Formats: sequence, C-alpha cells, structure tokens
Amino acid sequence: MGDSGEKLTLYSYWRSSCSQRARIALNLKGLDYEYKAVNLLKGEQLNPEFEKINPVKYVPALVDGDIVVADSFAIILYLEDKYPQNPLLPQDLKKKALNLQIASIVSSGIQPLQNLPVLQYIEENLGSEKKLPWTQLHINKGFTALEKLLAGVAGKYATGDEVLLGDVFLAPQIYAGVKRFAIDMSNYPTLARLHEAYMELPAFQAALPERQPDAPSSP
Ligand SMILES: N[C@@H](CCC(=O)N[C@@H](CS)C(=O)NCC(=O)O)C(=O)O
Repeated sequence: MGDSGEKLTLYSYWRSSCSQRARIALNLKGLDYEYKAVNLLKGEQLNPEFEKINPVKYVPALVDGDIVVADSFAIILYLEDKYPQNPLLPQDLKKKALNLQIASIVSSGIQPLQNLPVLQYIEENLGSEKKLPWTQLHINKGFTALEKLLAGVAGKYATGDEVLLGDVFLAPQIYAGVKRFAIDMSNYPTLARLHEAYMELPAFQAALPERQPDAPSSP
C-alpha cells in the first residue's frame, strides 16, 4: 500500500530481470502491490494502452496514486525517496557510489545486450546459434568487472553486511546468468557466493521469476 492509501501497481513480466529488480525493492520496503502482467512474448508492451504508461514500451512500470514511473532504476530511486524504510542507499559516499556503479554496470552494461529485441534480431539475421555466445560474451565481460570490484569489498552481501541497491540489481542478473544463459560461475566466486545468499532472502525469493503469477508453471 502506498502513502496515498491506494495500492501500488507494478507492470511486470515474470522473466524480466528489470521487473525482478523492482519486485525485490518493493518487497524489501515491505510494500504491497498489485501485479499487472505484460506478456513480452505476445508483444503486450507495444499495446497503445501500455505505451501511455511507458512510452519506451518496456517493463517495469510503477503506478503510485497519480505518479507513474517507468524504468527500474527510476522506480527504485523513487521508492527510496518516498518510502525510506529499509534504505537501499547508504550514507557512506564511497559505498553509495559503489552501489550506483554496480547498478549501472548491470542496467546499462549487461542487460540491454541480452534484451529480447536484441536476441530476436540476432536470431533472425545471424542465426539462433549465435544468441548464446553473444549473451555469454557480454555477461562474462560484466561479471569479470563486478568480480574484481567486489572481491575485496563484499561481506555477506555485495558491499558489506546489509542488503543495498547493488544487491537489488545483481541478484536478477546473476540468476539469469545461472538459469538462462549457462554462465560458468566458478570463474566468479564472489558473485556465486552472493547468488547463494540472495536465494536465502524472502524478499528476493518472492521476486523470483517462477514465483510470479504470470509464470508458465504458476498455479
Ligand atoms: N532500463 C530499463 C530497461 C527495461 C527493459 O529492457 N525491459 C525489458 C525486460 S527486462 C523489456 O521490456 N523488454 C521487452 C522489449 O524490449 O520489447 C529498466 O531498467 O527498466
């Protein structure tokens, strides 16, 4: 429930890692929300009704009373300002900058290169066998950097013993790397350990793709 007394609404797709970030942040802040499924495989993100919510035609998008916010980064920073409980950004400037850097590496350096239209383009123009090597190349580049950044810094979670913004972005990306893109995590011991830690947290568990109402196996 948002401050306006109305329930928050999240436009989401079960397998979307960007939606998963928003779901984790909502869960960490203890915010109840209505889940509105947008089926990316059926092209529902392209519907004129959804375009009014997010002109760039991506999930996730959040509606909080009369405020509409699209883009997971914007959504999470909005939630952080409006619902300061369980803060995701620390006071310490160095740690805060590192959390923003992690989020940016994932959201601009990795995920856009594995987004659905990119993979569809590769399949149609280069062949479906080129999709996995392309995705792995870019995930491995990002994971190599993240492993170096975090190896000496990580505590129980990415930047210490508290769950922060970097974790919210890392968890869905590592999950996708492991479950969808067959990334060899033995090259990334810190990230592999973080993956195990995230899988233990209820806020992260509830945000998992297969737990969403629009997941294929969902009851
Ligand atoms: N920077 C945006 C990226 C959003 C994005 O790429 N969403 C993907 C799912 S993770 C999507 O809607 N893909 C469908 C499409 O591009 O048609 C964010 O973080 O929300």
